[in-house]
Amino acid sequence: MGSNGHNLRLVVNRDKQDSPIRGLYLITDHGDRLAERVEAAIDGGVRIVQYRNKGKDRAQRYAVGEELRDLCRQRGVIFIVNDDLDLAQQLKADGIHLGQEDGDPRIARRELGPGKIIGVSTHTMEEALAAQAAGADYIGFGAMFPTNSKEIEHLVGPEGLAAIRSRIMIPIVAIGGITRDNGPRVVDAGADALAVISAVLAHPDPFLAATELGLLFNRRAAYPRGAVLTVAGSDSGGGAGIQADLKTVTLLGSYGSSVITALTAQNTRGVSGIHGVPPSFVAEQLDAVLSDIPVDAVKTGMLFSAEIIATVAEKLAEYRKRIVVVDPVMVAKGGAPLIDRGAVNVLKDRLMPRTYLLTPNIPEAERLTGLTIVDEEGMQEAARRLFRLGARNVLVKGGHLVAGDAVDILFDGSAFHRFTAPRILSKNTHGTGCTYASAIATYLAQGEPLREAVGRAKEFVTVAIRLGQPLGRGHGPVNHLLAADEVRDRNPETENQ
Ligand SMILES: Cc1ncc(COP(=O)(O)OP(=O)(O)O)c(N)n1
Ligand SMILES: Cc1nc(C(=O)O)sc1CCOP(=O)(O)O
Ligand SMILES: [Mg+2]
Repeated sequence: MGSNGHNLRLVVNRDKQDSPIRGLYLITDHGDRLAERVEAAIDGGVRIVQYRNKGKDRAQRYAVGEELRDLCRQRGVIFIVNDDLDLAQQLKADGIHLGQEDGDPRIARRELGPGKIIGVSTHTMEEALAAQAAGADYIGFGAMFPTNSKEIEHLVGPEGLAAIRSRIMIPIVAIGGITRDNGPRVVDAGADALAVISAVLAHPDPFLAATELGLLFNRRAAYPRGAVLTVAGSDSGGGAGIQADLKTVTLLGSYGSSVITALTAQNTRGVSGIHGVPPSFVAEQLDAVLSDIPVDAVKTGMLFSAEIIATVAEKLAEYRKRIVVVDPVMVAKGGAPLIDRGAVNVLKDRLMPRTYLLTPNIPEAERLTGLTIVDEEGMQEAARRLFRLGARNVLVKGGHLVAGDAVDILFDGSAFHRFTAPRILSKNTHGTGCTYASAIATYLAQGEPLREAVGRAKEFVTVAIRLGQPLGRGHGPVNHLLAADEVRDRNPETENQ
């Protein structure tokens, strides 16, 4: 009998394609505030929770398990118990996960019945084949990487997973030391699900950690893969604004939607007029998109006014959107101001705390920090200050520095990462910043970790500048089309995943 009094039968189909065992799989730890952290992880995208309690106190184990089971039922999340068949039965769990020493899956199947999920830990091809033959609904396979969460005997790595993939027809749940940064290798090796403990439950923000890990599964989605929402102004000339954003998102392989904050009468020579969109209509557009389309990443450009910035920040919070790339557009290529004076403080106070990556150029970084930036050291100091203002990651773009290569500095709160490209002297650079930021948002939406997303976007925008179009009598646009073709040719493997 299900917790709501109905006879619910969880029909588990062992066929990998139909199995519910996919995506982000959370295993509990023994820390405080467990239910609170698990709930945040579920809100961030966890679809399976495994209750793993090695404690001796049965009453405590049952009480904690009951609370987690109720949470999972309420959220429609699969609830699996680790090791203990009696506890799994008492809690009426959806299934059990057995280690090699935790009993025969055939006995568990007889005790739990056909409708329950049975997972088995495996570490070799032989163990994996034996578990499959014994009727397991999925296998855990690890360890992928070194971990502090358990003493491991087998470090098999993603290569070990790739080696068994072709012979295992049931879902493979990879486990062991998996993080946002090494997770792509595991998904690319063929894992159907990623089982994690510390990457999510030891993270200060389990919601964000689960969100970042969940994006990795877009790496194998059909094209267009990943959905990006641009919240920016319209550039009638087509070179910047939402026009540049949607070209970038689409040509790089994701689905783009847009919320328009302002209309500009603009061409390659400059801006001749601006009409701000009423903040209430910006809110209406945001509701229309975010209530319906599963947006993976948001990119903001020209936000025009303090009211619109406040509206965007409120809606990002309401819809719990955390992968937000903020390009703090302030001045158009020709020098026209694109944001009113009071808006800068609202951007710092309301939007930056909700920013996953801030991408200021040097004039914008100077305006936001009050610094004068003349070299990379100044870029680093600006990045630190902007991080302290709330941006989770900061990319200060060095294009405005006059000498040397075009160097951008990424600060992730603990380390600096340099991205360099040959400086290309061209006047056809209209839309560079919009294109760069929307390319980063696109690669994030496609499941690239942050540093890879920035690196690939830097490559894309550099080619787009090199191939810039001599259109109009002013600053021509960068070349989105030929740049997308070129970077796709350079990275063919990413197209076939
Ligand atoms: C999905 C998944 N894979 C492996 C394990 C490890 O289980 P086990 O071998 O039983 O070790 P303990 O978890 O009991 O320490 C798992 N729990 N889940
Ligand atoms: C429980 C467990 N089993 C493993 C195996 O290799 O079977 S590795 C592991 C620990 C996973 O924790 P974290 O995500 O913090 O590395
Ligand atoms: Mg065990």
